[in-house]
Amino acid sequence: MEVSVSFSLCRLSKSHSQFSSDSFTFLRNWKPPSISRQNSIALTPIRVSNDDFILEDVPHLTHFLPDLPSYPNPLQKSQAYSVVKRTFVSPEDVVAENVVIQKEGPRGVHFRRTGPREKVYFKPEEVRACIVTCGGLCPGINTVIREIVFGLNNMYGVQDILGIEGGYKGFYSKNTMMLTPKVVSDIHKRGGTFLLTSRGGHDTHKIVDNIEDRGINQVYIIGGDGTHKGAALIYEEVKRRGLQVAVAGIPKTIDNDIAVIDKSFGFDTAVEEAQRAIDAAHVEVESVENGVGIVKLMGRYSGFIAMYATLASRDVDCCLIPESPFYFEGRGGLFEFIEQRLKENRHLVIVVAEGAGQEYVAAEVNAEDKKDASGNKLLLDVGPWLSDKIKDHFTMSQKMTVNMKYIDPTYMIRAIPSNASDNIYCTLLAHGAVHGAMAGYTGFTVGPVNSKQAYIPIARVTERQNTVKLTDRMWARLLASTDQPSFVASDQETVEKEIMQI
Ligand SMILES: Nc1ncnc2c1ncn2[C@@H]1O[C@H](COP(=O)(O)OP(=O)(O)OP(=O)(O)O)[C@@H](O)[C@H]1O
Ligand SMILES: O=P(O)(O)OC[C@H]1O[C@](O)(CO)[C@@H](O)[C@@H]1O
Ligand SMILES: [Mg+2]
Repeated sequence: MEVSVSFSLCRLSKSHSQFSSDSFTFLRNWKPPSISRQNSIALTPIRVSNDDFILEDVPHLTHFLPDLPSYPNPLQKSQAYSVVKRTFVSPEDVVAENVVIQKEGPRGVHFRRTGPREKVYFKPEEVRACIVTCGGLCPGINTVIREIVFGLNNMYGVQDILGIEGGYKGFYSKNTMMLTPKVVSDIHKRGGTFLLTSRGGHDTHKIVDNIEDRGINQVYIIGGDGTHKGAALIYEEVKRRGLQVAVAGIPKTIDNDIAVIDKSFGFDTAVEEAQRAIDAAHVEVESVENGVGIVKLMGRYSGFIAMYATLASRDVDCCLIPESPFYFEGRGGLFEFIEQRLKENRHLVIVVAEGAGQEYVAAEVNAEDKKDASGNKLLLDVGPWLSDKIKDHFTMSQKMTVNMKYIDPTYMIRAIPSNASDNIYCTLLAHGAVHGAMAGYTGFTVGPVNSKQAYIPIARVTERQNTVKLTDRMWARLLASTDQPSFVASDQETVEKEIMQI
């Protein structure tokens, strides 16, 4: 058996005495070698491999506090959980990143399965937890907050839970609020975040000073890719100071751009809400001559909301997303397509993701680059620009007068409470995070991988963003359903298009 462990800058060889022939015994017994602080690589996941089996593990408090005592999990005495066939998740349970594999191919990467462990590394009466929400809104944030509070309280008897107000900067600029089951019992029925949120203001040292001063030992951080980069820095600083503080991330983003996980919470709710805007656009344009409806949906760098909203609706004629460049003029261009559809149906609906066509808007609008407080590029408004472009084209070419109806439901799709299935999803995430922190895991995020909840190293969700793959079947399904141009010109078409533009 060959075993390679890349954690920090070390590599263990075959001859290392703690390895047995059984990879799972190995997983159970494996402890990372003590590492010097200088050698620590902030975001490198712990990778344990045995032949073609790879476990990308998450850190544990005992990796840097080896003498930490453990206690029996109080769930052992829980009336509700005692009926479960296997109350505790075995350390051997892992979740495969790839479920579609070739018979002779490698088994690939695995993550630890979430759930309660036999031993916990905190006495419930000594836990002081805190919850913070950062970045943009998303349906379901309040459900996650509620379920962390209920999970800690009902399952583990934890009573001391603090809410950090207004995102990362709230750690050092605001007072905390006490979160009890009573305080949060109804919040899942509301959109937004009960704790308020913000962009910017991540100051690792000030945050960890505050964690230390307040005696907080479990930190639950709800946010997107930016938030998770911040969470990784908090984890690193906690480890550097040798604090017994578990840092757990819960991935949140309306754009569904977080890597590894199946999808982010609130996404389904947002897609559902987007249907209302698309329906309205369709009704409007169906009722007039040459009606063109444009609906702008969120999606900074990824067009998932636009793609799923389009596929769900079936009333959309064309979907424009950031991943798929498009063009207006010539064969296979947007103007030609609009003209054809208007001749055939007398109306059409276009769904455009806010990040689509940014380079064209920038070239024409000549606006300076602006960023939000977190450093995210502020996008130019593609919706009105696209509406004007289409109107101007048909007016100038005198081919027909289009009746433009532009709808921008941007914030409406993310400011609503989560639907039933997102509520359940949020509960699984929150409970997974609680079980993980109580079991001493830290520097992790949680999420469904092939429908099974897993503990995922934070680095895996910050190293890249998830985008729509134009070569995947889902985009092909969309193209087949709308019958829009693929905007991928064949060589001959490219040549002709270039000739036409000269
Ligand atoms: N590279 C980074 N290092 C440390 N903190 C960061 C980093 N990037 C972002 N943050 C912090 O994380 C918080 C949220 O970041 P951001 O505004 O980018 O939202 P997000 O978590 O990516 O969510 P959304 O999906 O809404 O974009 C902010 O307080 C920001 O300061
Ligand atoms: O809340 P803000 O800062 O206006 O952010 C809007 C952005 O946030 C997102 O919803 C991601 O959270 C993007 O889709 C959108 O561009
Ligand atoms: Mg982000």
